[in-house]
Amino acid sequence: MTDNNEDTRLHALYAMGILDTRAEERFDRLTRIAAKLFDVPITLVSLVDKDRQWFKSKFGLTINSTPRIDSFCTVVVEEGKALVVNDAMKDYRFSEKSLVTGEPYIRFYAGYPVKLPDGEIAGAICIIDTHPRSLSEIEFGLLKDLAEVVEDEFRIIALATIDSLTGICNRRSFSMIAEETLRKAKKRKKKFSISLIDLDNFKRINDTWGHSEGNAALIAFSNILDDLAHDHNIIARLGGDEFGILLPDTAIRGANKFINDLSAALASYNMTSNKPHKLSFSAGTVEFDEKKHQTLGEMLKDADDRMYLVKRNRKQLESLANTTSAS
Ligand SMILES: Nc1nc2c(ncn2[C@@H]2O[C@H](COP(=O)(O)OP(=O)(O)OP(=O)(O)O)[C@@H](O)[C@H]2O)c(=O)[nH]1
Repeated sequence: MTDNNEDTRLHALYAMGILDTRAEERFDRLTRIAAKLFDVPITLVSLVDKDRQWFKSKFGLTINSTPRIDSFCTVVVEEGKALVVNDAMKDYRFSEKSLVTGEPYIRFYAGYPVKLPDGEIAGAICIIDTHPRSLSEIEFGLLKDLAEVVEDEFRIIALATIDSLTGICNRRSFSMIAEETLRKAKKRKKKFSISLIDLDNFKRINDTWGHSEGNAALIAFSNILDDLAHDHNIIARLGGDEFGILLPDTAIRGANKFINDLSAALASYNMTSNKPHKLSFSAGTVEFDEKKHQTLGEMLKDADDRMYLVKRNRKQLESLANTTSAS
């Protein structure tokens, strides 16, 4: 899997907004059924993130995630197909892994890929035993059936229009409203602008203070956005730590003012939040230009490119400041 493919996959996974969400009966029921059906002590619906696997549902395990490097499910994602390991101790790829040599002492693993509605692989549904065993053809078919039920649930989740963590719009509803705004702007020669925002060093918050603190930061940031937005503005969490603002009837100057106000509001939040971490963001803002933007995709790409430029410059300044303070 190339870095580019992996970036696209992670983007799709974050856009679904299912990482770090609460346990749901619709998935827990499947891991329970799988445990009985295959008579195994551990079953998981595992979502493979950048450097961890996180369990949307788990049966027989108390931990919520493991480092990706230790996981079997990452192989399912990287190879894009089911994986069956009859005896992990006898398989050079896995025999040294910490999940085999230590808790939960995996010997048998069977995982089937689970795909998001756009075809990207989110992770795997897997069954695990602490003794070597094999999987019959019929059992393999049943595991595939369960993977398809997980995918049906993903399809239902993807129909949502509200981001379940923050309560603001999600990528789907943002795109629908932005498409309509663009159509009207073309027809009636109206102005509108879009800003794409990505939090800086957000992963550090997750890694240092845990994912629930990361979730709290995402909620705090959405609340700040929500307080600033006027009724006709649309604010959305587009996935992970990425947000979008749609400003109808607004030229670039007005959109830039919104971003400046956001910076000021965030600075005041950072001063009063009593949190050990400070929130900051990079933004890319574009005004609709009929000559440049035939489609919403082109406009979003323009905003995204600008945002990455801002982020790159910020990172260069940060590393320069670090080098200077170290010398
Ligand atoms: N807490 C939490 N973390 C999430 C959620 N969705 C995605 N993430 C995490 O968001 C992080 C996004 O990674 P990056 O875009 O590399 O984060 P970053 O550290 O801000 O990097 P830069 O954007 O380059 O500054 C990953 O660590 C994901 O695990 C979520 O719903 N909750």
